[in-house]
Parts: sequence; C-alpha cells; structure tokens
Amino acid sequence: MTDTVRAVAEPLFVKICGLRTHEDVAAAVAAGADAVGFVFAESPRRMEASVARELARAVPEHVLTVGVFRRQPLEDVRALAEASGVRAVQLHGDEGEEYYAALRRPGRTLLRAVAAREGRRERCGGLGEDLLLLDAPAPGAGRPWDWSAPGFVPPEGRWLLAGGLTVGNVGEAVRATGAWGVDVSSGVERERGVKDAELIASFVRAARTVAQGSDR
Ligand SMILES: O=C(O)c1ccccc1NCC(=O)[C@H](O)[C@H](O)COP(=O)(O)O
Repeated sequence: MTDTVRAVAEPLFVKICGLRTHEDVAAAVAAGADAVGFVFAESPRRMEASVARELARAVPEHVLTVGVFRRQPLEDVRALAEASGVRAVQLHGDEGEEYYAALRRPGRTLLRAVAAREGRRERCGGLGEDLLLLDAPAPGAGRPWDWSAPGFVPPEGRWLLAGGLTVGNVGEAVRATGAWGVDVSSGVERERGVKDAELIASFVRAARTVAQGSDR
C-alpha cells in the first residue's frame, strides 16, 4: 500500500455527471450510480431547470441529484436549484464561506469542486461543504490531471476524484489516490455531450471492482 492510500471500509461513491435525457438517467441508475449531475453552468451540457426537474423525477431516492454551477450569481444558483428540485449543489467557482452558508438548507448536500494543485492539501468542509471534488483545471473537459505525481497530497475527509476518468484509468486512479468516490462525464460519452449507456455501465463496474479489491 502506498502512503497516499487511505484504508477505509466504505463502498466507492460513483457520480455520473452531465446527464441530459431520460435514457441517460435510466442508464446511470441501472448501472448503480450513487449520484447524477445536471449541468446549469455554461457548457454544451447545460440544461434548463424544467428539463432537469423532469429527469430528477425518475431518479430513485437513494440516488443523489446534483446541480452543477460555475461562477454564477448566488441568486441564480438558488433559483435554479429550487426550480430543478436537485438535492445537491456542486460549485466550481471560487465562492467563499458565506456563499456556501447562503446555499445551506436542510436536506441539501453541498459539493465544492477545486482544481488539484501539486503540494496543496485540500480539506473537505473547509468552506462548509459536505463533499470535496478534486478536479482538473477545466471541468468537464475530459482531461486528466496527474494524480500519481509525487507532489500529490490526498485531501482530508470525503472527496471525489474527477477529471478525465475513463473505464481504462479509473481503477488505477482510485488505487493510487485512495479517493472516497469518483465523478465522470466525458469518459462515458460517445461524443461531446452525448452519454453512452454501455460506457456508463462499464465505468461503474470498473470503478467498483477495483475499489473492492484495493486497500482504500
Ligand atoms: O460538464 C461541463 O461542461 C461543466 C462545465 C462547467 C462546470 C462543470 C462541468 N462539469 C463538471 C463535471 O462533469 C465533473 O464534475 C468533472 O469535471 C468531470 O468531468 P470530465 O473530465 O469530463 O469527466
């Protein structure tokens, strides 16, 4: 076991992000995802709150619905989260503690996404979030960052690994970092913004298989 690997006894948490259709949601739920993401940030995957609301209705209670935002005014985030009915809010900007506090409400999970930086130790909960997401500098671009670099320091607390994950690298990434969970978007698409049900199923299987057999 490398010193970057933490020993935890929980199953790997898997989030599939950027879903846009009923078929996408059905594929993610059937594959056993723990969370599904709807993008409200500027993106080819961006969707209307009313569409997300419709899709979220088909998501069972045990699967977390997440609205994804980047550098948007607080009032817009609030309004879109309410209108779509998502149970979690994921922020990709450089919002501060007050912004997180203003979004806090009973039953809502807050995710803070940050770009991984060599030598810097992040801490889940630092700004009031419930989950930390360590991502590539360009979110949703399908570009991995070097999680195996010697300067990588795993965050404290619950965190998801994201950025260029695929069925081919998720196992090694989880083994190397000891991540509590993973988040993927581009790696389960057949073309930009178009999800592929088979890729979703293979990704979840690959991630969980490795996590079960590792020391994380
Ligand atoms: O998906 C987008 O285009 C996007 C735009 C702005 C902020 C966040 C966005 N996506 C977030 C994610 O899909 C994931 O949290 C993560 O970045 C993984 O993306 P990928 O590298 O494509 O697997």
